[in-house]
Amino acid sequence: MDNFTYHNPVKLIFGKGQIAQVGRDIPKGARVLFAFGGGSIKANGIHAQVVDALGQAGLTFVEFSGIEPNPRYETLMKAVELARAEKLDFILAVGGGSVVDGCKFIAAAIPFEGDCWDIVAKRARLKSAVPLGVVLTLPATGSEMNAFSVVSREETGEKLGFGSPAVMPRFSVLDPESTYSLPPRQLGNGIVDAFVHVLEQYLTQPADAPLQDRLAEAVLATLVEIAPKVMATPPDYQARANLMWCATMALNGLIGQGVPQDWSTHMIGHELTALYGIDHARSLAAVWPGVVAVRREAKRAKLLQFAARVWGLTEGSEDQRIDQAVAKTRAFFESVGVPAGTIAAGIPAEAAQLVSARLSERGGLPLGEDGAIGAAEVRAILEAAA
Ligand SMILES: NC(=O)c1ccc[n+]([C@@H]2O[C@H](COP(=O)([O-])OP(=O)(O)OC[C@H]3O[C@@H](n4cnc5c(N)ncnc54)[C@H](O)[C@@H]3O)[C@@H](O)[C@H]2O)c1
Repeated sequence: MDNFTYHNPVKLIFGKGQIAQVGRDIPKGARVLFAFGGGSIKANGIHAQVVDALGQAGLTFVEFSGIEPNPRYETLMKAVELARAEKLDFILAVGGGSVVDGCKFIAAAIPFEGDCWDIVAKRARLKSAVPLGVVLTLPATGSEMNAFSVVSREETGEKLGFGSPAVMPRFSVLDPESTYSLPPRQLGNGIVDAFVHVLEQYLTQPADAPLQDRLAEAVLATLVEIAPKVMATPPDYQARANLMWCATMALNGLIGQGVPQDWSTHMIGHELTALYGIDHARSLAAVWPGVVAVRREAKRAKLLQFAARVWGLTEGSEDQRIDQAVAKTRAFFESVGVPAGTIAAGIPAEAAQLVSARLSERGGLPLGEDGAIGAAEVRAILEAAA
């Protein structure tokens, strides 16, 4: 196991009815930017619950709506201008990963001196950020309990990430009932996103870290177990609660401490989203089969462990077990409505060359836990991901 320092200061407030508490954790006298997306929170009553809670706490707030999926720099900068003009000093993000990520960027950009795009493009060091709280409405990204944010820029067709402890939420409210209005597509996306987050931190090389391995396997096996109930209607509270907790645990840093991490599926997936507008989770399910095909030998030991412990595959040759584990994982993605592989996801063959060129031009290579994925391997991954 490698050395690590783990510090996660996010206060999680979990369970039914907890949105009513949201005002308690915002400093008294704060001027709040209440930011959200396209209006689903008005239809499902969460907007009213938040307004109520802020009012009860006597807080002044200004609303900003319209943060889109794969939040855009152009939109986020409008919120930055609003917050600067109105002297807002606390941000409340209410929505899914896009709103949370967008608000992390806004939080960093408000006090930033210089070109705010440098925050993502140059990973500029942040001296400070406006404090942020979250009401999560879509379990998927783990953004509610981590330091990362991914922002897209329409003008340049880029989708880039940054991370800083300065933008970790002060608190996140997770009410499983807020997921009841999610369409099946977003539930399936959430399950797959959380599953692949774990795979990025687990399906690498053995690192003598049995606790991290078993924590990762627990999240994976739980997602497999609960998926049918999560997708069922009417909504099952316990299944939604378990999904929320799994998605948070998948990417709050805990399972990845002291072990190698991959993230190549994500980096290639971000390019597919930037090029073709494909949902984040769908980009991951499209790319992942290619990563395991090309990286099979490097990942052999962990693929066998994954086959045995997550899918119960202990019979047959090593290669048969690995093939079956990959087939079961693909079938699992499909079972929640997320197409596996590039063909099913509608990604054109030209993507292999395009993505490889984009990543290499930007200096985004090599990828993978051992830095073995260069331009040729990116092409091979997308060609093998069919
Ligand atoms: N910060 C991280 O660690 C991290 C990790 C993975 C992905 N991401 C990024 O997060 C973004 C994706 O976030 P996401 O998957 O949470 O989806 P999202 O936030 O983009 O939301 C998807 C859609 O669901 C709608 N929605 C959200 N909550 C709803 C509800 N309760 N009822 C009905 N509709 C609702 C939204 O309005 C939107 O149309 C991508 O940009 C991705 O790159 C970030």
